[in-house]
Amino acid sequence: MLINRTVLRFVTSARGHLALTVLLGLAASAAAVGTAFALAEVVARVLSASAAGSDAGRELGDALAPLAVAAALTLTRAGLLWWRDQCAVRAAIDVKHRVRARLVRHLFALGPAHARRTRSGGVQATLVDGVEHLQAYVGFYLPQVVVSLVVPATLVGILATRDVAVAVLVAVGVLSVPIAQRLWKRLLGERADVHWKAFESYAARIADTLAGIVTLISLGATRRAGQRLAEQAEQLRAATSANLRASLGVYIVTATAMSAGTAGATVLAAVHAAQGSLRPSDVLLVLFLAAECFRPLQDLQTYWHEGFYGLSAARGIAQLLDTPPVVAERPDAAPASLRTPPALSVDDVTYRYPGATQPALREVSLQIPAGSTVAVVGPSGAGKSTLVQLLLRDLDPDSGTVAIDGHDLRDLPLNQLRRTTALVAQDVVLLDGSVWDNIRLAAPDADDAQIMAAVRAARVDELADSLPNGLDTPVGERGGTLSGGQRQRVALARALVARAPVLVLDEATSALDAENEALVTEALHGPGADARTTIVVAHRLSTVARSDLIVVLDAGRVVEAGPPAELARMGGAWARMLQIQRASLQTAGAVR
Ligand SMILES: Nc1ncnc2c1ncn2[C@@H]1O[C@H](COP(=O)(O)OP(=O)(O)OP(=O)(O)O)[C@@H](O)[C@H]1O
Repeated sequence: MLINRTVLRFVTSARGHLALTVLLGLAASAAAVGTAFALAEVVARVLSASAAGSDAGRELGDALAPLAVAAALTLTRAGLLWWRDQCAVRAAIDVKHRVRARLVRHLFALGPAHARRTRSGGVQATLVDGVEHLQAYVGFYLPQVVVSLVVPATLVGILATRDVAVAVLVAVGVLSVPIAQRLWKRLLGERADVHWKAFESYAARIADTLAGIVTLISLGATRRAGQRLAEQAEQLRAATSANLRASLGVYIVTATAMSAGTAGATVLAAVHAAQGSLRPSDVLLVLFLAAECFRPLQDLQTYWHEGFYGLSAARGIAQLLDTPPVVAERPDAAPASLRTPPALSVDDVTYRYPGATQPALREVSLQIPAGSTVAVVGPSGAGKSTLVQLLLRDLDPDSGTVAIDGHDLRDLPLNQLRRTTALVAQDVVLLDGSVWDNIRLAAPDADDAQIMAAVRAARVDELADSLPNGLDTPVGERGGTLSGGQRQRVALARALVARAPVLVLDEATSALDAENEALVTEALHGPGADARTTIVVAHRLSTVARSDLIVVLDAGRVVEAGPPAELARMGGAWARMLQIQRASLQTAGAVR
């Protein structure tokens, strides 16, 4: 019997329907046993009537009543099995629903850093296909485990009342089935693991390929992508075959034990009948009861095959649920009273990504005064986005402290932090719905005037004029019907509507043209700007020139920090960056 603890954790929610599934399974077995007794009675009456020399009509008349009982019980059994299947499906749907809800909650709790590191296709495979596969395992296999324990034990007891030796023989056959399954359990578990990993990787590869289909076509790399897909499909096929081979081993042992057990018991009963220690009609009863003894185990075997994918998926589900969040809320985390807007500070922070050889940030310290706009600049790979993730507490520092109004971020509830901050990242993700829906997402209670103010500040009004239905125009999957710059403007409006006291813009205007970028930057520095603390990461220096403070990062260290005018006078890293960018703009102008 293969029981998965993770699945069992969710089964309690459907215990009513599962208990009914078990009871109906037991009742169906009882009906089958009743049928066996009734049929044995038919044979007994026919035999005794023919021994007494009665005519054929009389023989049939005597057998009619038990025959009718057998027919009624057969129909009853069919009805019970139909009802049982309904309950099984209801129970499985309930469990699937709970597992999915728990997984989604856990994925949210795992946080943005986990989402960035994980292949979304693999997670999707677990969430959609994996959970779907639980249906046969939960609804049919698990209840059948109980039926398989109760029915054979009861029937061996009944057989013992007729013939102890026959009962012992059947018991040996019955016991060999779970023993064989136990011997195979480890192998089956290992194969299930390998199979699920192969399935997850294949699903993730398909998702990656679909997400990058435009790039693959434009690079002429479709053949290679197809080959890699085929390789992974082959790995999945091999894992599935290995799995089926292992299951087949158990299947052969089980099937042999069942056939040999039933046949052996019947032959022994026949011998005992010939010796006169058993009624001839009991031979038929032994045949029926022995078969009925093995039937639940046979069904268990069938459900095992159907539920096998559920078991391997359950391992993937367990793995995901056992993954600890990248940042965890402390049990004693309590909301702090923060000023609006708050100040932020980074004190001697070092952070290295798991598996990386070098820290992405080393001994970084900086102060972000309340209501100021602080720009973080530096070459690619300098650690700007890492710093942003630490400020948002998507990551925790290995050493040092990030604090808001003097409170270590780790002491605050994550909810409070999420409400305090709003991020506009470079890769904007819009959700399916209209432009308006997307802007409203972060602040469902915002009134129309607030939304329209954000729409104007982020220049979305101008964009809406060019859309067929204005702000009500659907943005398509992931905002696919909008350009990159248009998506960024919608995301900016969305963040402004949220009115979070801390606004973080990580290359948030990189896709805007120079004119729109200047207007959006103007709006961000306009009225209401000092009601929030703003952190801007940008490569384009015009975006950050009006900031109160510039922090220059290089190779994970702060190499310079101060007001832009002061840094420009100092002639250091910031001044050099300005020079380089001006020179390139002049060159571009000369070319034009
Ligand atoms: N998930 C990750 N795992 C391992 N290393 C990472 C990860 N993310 C970033 N890094 C590394 O950390 C360093 C800092 O990366 P980060 O993204 O913070 O730089 P950045 O300044 O934002 O770069 P860019 O301007 O190109 O966005 C880089 O060396 C990068 O390769």
